[in-house]
Amino acid sequence: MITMDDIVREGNPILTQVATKVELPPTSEEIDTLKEMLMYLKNSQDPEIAEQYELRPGVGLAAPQIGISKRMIAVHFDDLDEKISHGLFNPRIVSHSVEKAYLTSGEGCLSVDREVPGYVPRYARITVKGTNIEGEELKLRLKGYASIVIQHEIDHLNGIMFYDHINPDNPFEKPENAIALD
Ligand SMILES: OCN(O)CCCc1ccccc1
Ligand code: NI
Repeated sequence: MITMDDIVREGNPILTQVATKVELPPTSEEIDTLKEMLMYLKNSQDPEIAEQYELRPGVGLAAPQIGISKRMIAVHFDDLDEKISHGLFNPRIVSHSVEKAYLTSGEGCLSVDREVPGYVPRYARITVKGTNIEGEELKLRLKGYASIVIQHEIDHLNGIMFYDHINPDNPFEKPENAIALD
């Protein structure tokens, strides 16, 4: 199982590299890895398991964060009234709103062992295409928190960290044309 020992921390160059596309169909090893990434998220959200294995809770994980520079992400969380749980190969944003959105609480990252305060402006709504664990091509139309999380994960595949989006001069400046998400 994946634990915090497997999570690569900032300073490791893999986190600032562009990850490689996964050749389709994915190998059984790539499928197992994606399943393990999803399992990490579920384990990290289970208070007993998280405490037992000292897991930091996470709602998303990108393969570079476990030292694998491949375009694979997992997301798992409850958003409003729906459960979001996906393992995706080669996720890509195919369209997005002009309007932006940001979490008023800012963002964090399993690969960043420090608080980095500030608003992280992202697209408010995105359409994402990718291939799931079963090998099916899927298209997701996302808004709100789900849209934010997926963008955070896809950024990892392009070597971008959440704090790269924070305004260095005024981290809490209200991004223009943006929705504040509490
Ligand atoms: O890359 C995933 N990860 O570092 C875990 C935190 C994910 C995350 C946290 C806040 C807002 C969006 C996404
Ligand atoms: Ni992250």
